[in-house]
Amino acid sequence: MLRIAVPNKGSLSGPAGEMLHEAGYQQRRESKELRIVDPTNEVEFFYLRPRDIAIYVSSGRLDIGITGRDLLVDSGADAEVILPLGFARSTFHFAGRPGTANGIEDLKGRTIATSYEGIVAAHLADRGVDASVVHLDGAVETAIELGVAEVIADVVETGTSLRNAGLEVFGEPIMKSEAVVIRRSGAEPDATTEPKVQQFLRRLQGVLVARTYVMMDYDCRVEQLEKAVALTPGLESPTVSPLHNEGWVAVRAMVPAKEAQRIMDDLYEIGARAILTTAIHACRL
Ligand SMILES: Nc1ncnc2c1ncn2[C@@H]1O[C@H](COP(=O)(O)OP(=O)(O)OP(=O)(O)O)[C@@H](O)[C@H]1O
Ligand SMILES: O=P(O)(O)OC[C@H]1O[C@H](OP(=O)(O)OP(=O)(O)O)[C@H](O)[C@@H]1O
Ligand SMILES: [Mg+2]
Repeated sequence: MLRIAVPNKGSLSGPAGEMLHEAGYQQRRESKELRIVDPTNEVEFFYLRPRDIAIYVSSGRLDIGITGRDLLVDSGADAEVILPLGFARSTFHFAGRPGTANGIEDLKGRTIATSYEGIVAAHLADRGVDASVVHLDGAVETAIELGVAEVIADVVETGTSLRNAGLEVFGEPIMKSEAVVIRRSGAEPDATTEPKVQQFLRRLQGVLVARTYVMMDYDCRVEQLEKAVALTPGLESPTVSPLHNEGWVAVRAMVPAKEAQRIMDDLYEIGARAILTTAIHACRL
């Protein structure tokens, strides 16, 4: 049975559960459940605090886990990213009241509040800056107004939380993060669980592809086929089938969803007709 850690709360929890559900895994019915078995897929899910997941996985007690790249780095646990998942994207920044500092070089002797002490301490040490770090559990934006720190280091997504607190980022971004699948670093693949791990990764990759691509179908004249195929090269190569009307073919290819409208316009321009896009629900590449 494969043992997988899944975030039980916070920004990662909802999207991780949705992705696992889309990938065909059973998920918990209510948020208080801490552990469920999916017997069909021979997987056991452990719902843990996102911050603790890298620690469980690096201990070898759980095979893999879903967490944030920033939480993995912050924990210092011996685990590595095996698949980025593209949700809970954020950037980790220093911030303060306007004019507080222009960059990390101005932080010598200052007090910095953060929930990510590991990332901040390592970043300061790498650059030889001696500053004090105060650990807070969350809502760190308020630490400045309440005089606990002059500077904060925190996750920024839309920037709304900073703006609401009258703060702005300064200096280079400290790191970029997103949800990731992790496993213990340098572990010898276990012969019994490895096929299940690979199947799990293929399923999640299938969900990612199904979310980012659409299927496009259209008809075009044989003379236009090369131009059309250049616009819709597909993943391997498009399927081309003859139509009953001589001189016409039907073409089918996967295209990135974000580019679908532009590609439809371009295909129309070169004479393609009956251009359709349909959603992909699941795939295995
Ligand atoms: N507003 C946000 N937008 C996108 N990602 C975010 C946001 N806030 C946190 N994250 C990401 O979510 C992960 C943190 O999840 P975690 O559950 O620990 O914190 P949270 O979502 O802030 O919840 P809480 O602090 O209430 O426990 C990190 O990887 C972080 O980068
Ligand atoms: O740039 P934004 O879109 O505003 O998102 C960033 C905010 O979201 C998270 O806070 P959360 O709501 O999880 O509260 P927390 O600070 O208590 O963790 C994070 O800690 C920031 O405060
Ligand atoms: Mg938070």
